[in-house]
Amino acid sequence: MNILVLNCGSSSVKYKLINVDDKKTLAEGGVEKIGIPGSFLKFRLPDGSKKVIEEVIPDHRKAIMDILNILTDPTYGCISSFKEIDAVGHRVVHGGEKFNKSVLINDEVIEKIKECYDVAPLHNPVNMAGIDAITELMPGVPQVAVFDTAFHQTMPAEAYMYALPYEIYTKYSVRRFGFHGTSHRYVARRVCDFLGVPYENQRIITCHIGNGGSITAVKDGKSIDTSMGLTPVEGLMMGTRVGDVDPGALTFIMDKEHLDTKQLSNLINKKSGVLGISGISSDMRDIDAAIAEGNERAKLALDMYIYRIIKYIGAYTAVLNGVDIIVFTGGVGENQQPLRKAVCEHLSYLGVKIDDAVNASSRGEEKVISAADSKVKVVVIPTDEELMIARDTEAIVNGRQPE
Ligand SMILES: Nc1ncnc2c1ncn2[C@@H]1O[C@H](COP(=O)(O)OP(=O)(O)O)[C@@H](O)[C@H]1O
Ligand SMILES: CC(=O)OP(=O)(O)O
Ligand SMILES: [Mg+2]
Repeated sequence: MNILVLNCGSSSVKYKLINVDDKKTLAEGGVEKIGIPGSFLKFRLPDGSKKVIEEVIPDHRKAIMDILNILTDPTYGCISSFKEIDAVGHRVVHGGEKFNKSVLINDEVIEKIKECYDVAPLHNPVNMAGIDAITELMPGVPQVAVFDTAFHQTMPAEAYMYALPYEIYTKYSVRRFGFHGTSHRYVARRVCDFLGVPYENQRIITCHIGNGGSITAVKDGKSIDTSMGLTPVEGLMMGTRVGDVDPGALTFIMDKEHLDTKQLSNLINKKSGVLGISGISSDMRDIDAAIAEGNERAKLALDMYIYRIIKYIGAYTAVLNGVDIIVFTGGVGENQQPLRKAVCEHLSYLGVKIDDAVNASSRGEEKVISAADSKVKVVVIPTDEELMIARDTEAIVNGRQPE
């Protein structure tokens, strides 16, 4: 059975075509920097080599179409027609309170995904763009939704409630949901397999740092708190998102700048974060280049970004009553060695010791980057949301409950 996975993120679309019978990845790649200068499609060819095509990719629909074309391309593709795809699994970012597991997509599920547009404006619409494209091009092929929010449904009420009037929760389900759950779930389990320790009794802090970023406290295999909230804008400073901010500042800005809610949402989702502070870019690669040229605001953006990560790790160490393992993942977490070093050097109070040489040489691969005598294991685990989505999709299409 061949399963195509589409993972639409805020700045990227990643994909994998997996034969789940022999667990072979037939094709993989993705589009990055969607809607900003320098966008490109990169993918692995059937012979294993890699190819990058730079082109203007203004939105997710174009990214998805490029990916589907490449799959069947006579030179670069690995299938001759879409008939060779048996099922499609989609990352869907917001599932609200309705879904704590992956589901087969039908009209009712689509309705619920659309109901969450307001609370995940950078994500659910692009996840739907993927579902629509597949429905159009591969009618009748079963599609499965795998929700970012599902893994965090184990959070206790004291972690997921906001201290707003209780009726706001009962009337509108305004509560914290958390995101990147598929990634946190994957890396938390994978790191235990990698280290050869039991998953069920570890205190793990998983740091998914990409264009969007979130940190999760995982206790005995369950998410007990995470930095994102009702929407993927709470918590860390991100590429274009503000993260934690005094809610009073928002009403103040609305008054001063005469903003309506749409304009405010645009401000905190698309114009803030690394982009808003640096004035240069949302992408860490561009920020690094600007810092190397002596740009002060790029440096401030990076310092703020790192500071928030340190704060959340401290908070979740308190929540977990200690920490055994810290995991870095996501585009930034997997690739940015100086950022990992800066964060870990601030954690010496926990007995964290980083191995500088190992950290500096690790990029995009599974690696323990803490020193042998570190009290906490610090590990880089490249995330594989696509593999998790493929597994859930296979289970559901074959009538089994996903894990
Ligand atoms: N080689 C790299 N070095 C530094 N940062 C990188 C590198 N590759 C990717 N990134 C960072 O990762 C971010 C994208 O992360 P990713 O997890 O792919 O994003 P998304 O949130 O869209 O899924 C980019 O904005 C960039 O800042
Ligand atoms: C939920 C979220 O922020 O996802 P991404 O990092 O892919 O934008
Ligand atoms: Mg992502």
